[in-house]
Amino acid sequence: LVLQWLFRPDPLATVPVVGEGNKASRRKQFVSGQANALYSEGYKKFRDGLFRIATPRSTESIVISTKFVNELRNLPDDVLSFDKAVSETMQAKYTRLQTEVPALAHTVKASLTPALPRLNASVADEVVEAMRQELPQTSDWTEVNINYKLLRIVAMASGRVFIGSELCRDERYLDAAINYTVDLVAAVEVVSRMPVWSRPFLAPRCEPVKKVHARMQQADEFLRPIVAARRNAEAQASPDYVKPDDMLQWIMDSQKKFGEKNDEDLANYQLGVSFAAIHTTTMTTTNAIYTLAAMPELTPMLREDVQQALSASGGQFTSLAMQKMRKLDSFLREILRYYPIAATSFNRKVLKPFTLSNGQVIPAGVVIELPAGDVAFDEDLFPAPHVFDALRFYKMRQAKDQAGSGVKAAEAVANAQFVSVGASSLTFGYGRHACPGRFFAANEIKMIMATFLLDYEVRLPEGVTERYKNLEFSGQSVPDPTKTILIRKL
Ligand code: HEM
Repeated sequence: LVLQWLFRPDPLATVPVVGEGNKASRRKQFVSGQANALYSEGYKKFRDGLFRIATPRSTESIVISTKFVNELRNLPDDVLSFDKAVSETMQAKYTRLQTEVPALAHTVKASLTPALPRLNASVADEVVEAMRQELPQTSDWTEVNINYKLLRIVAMASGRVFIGSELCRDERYLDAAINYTVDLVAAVEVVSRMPVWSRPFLAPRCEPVKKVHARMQQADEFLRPIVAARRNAEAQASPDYVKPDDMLQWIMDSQKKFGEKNDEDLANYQLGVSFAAIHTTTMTTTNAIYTLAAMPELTPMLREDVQQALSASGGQFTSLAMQKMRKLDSFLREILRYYPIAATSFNRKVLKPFTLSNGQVIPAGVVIELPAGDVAFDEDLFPAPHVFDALRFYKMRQAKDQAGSGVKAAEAVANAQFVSVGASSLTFGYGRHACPGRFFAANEIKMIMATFLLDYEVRLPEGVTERYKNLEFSGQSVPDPTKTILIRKL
């Protein structure tokens, strides 16, 4: 039996590998700065098939061509698990990130997205107020660390919807919403660098992991009295009590569907939604503003687009007005394409073996990924992919308008919007777990960008001649958070 087990056929034996040496040394290459280059090498060589890559996870990852997306999409959660993949990536065993929380995605889909037309005005108010508070109000050019400022602006505007107007500017909420993710990512980095066998001993004892646990405790202590007050007010059934219209309340109200939640769960959900929403939205907006600073010629065109859309709505950020900002939408979609925040998406842990249509068996235990970053630079999909073309997707949508109906036209438009999800638009993932918060993110980013375009001018500091390069590590690519730009109020 031992011999049989040792010599059992490996279904992945024919799948090519990227990187040099055995799994441990390939993992080392991955964590020491070569991850993005390894993914790109794999995509160039095996674009239409599959390749193996050693990541910090204990098992190898299989990167699969987007040719197979339709068959992958149809596989159920007990074959391909989103939660288990996130749990491995985020070292949840040690960081205690809760991943199996269907209530979160459900609340975003069922309560937040349909409420957007109702919530737009209050989110826009918060955006304007947060920008007034955080950005310089002078017509002199002033140097700002825009990434830091945007973190606070996004946390406040998102907080208005997540936790309500009274608390979204509370420094304790802002600290948790912003820094939980920072601490979590730092802990994940440290644990990922530990040899797999040593993690059970070393990880719980290392400072970054302890810091994440302490932060979870703080969030619980902050939220407990708020939840208790809401429960009390509801129990008293006073006719004057108006139930808050925010995510915390929607989750509290969904208890019947998802089972009783204790206060600690609710605090974890708040941290979970901040983790999913705040840094992703901030990175996208920072990428946009760094690009605007380096390409000032885009400002008048985008400003006019925003002015036209808002003049039709009397200056209000209605859903329709934001849909009309088609050039801004195209610019932001190009930002997602040109600055992919991760080399891959649709990371799924394989729980049961399955066979692809080319006959390749994918065994249980591995993680599969789709090559989101390299697809975005594939010249068969995007002509002149290394050119940043702010109107690339605007032109695509116009071409569709002219072409009328038809499969090709439908495909073009399906891939041409900021919120698009498709085989060539993988920033928000794919299939049933594709980001449910992208509609909220799109509105929030448009509100911030539109207000910025109308009220401010931006440029790179003296002596800086190129857009800041993004920082790449472990398959991620983030705008450099240490850089500054110059802005002035109009
Ligand atoms: C530009 C901003 C954002 C980006 C780039 C982004 C990206 C992603 C990605 C790549 C996934 C995984 C999808 C997959 O693997 O198929 C995801 C999932 C998720 N996102 Fe976002 N996201 C953003 C904003 C938000 C916001 C604002 C919220 C909340 C309001 C949110 C809530 C979620 C949730 C709850 C999930 C898990 C979905 C599930 O469990 O099925 N995201 N996001």
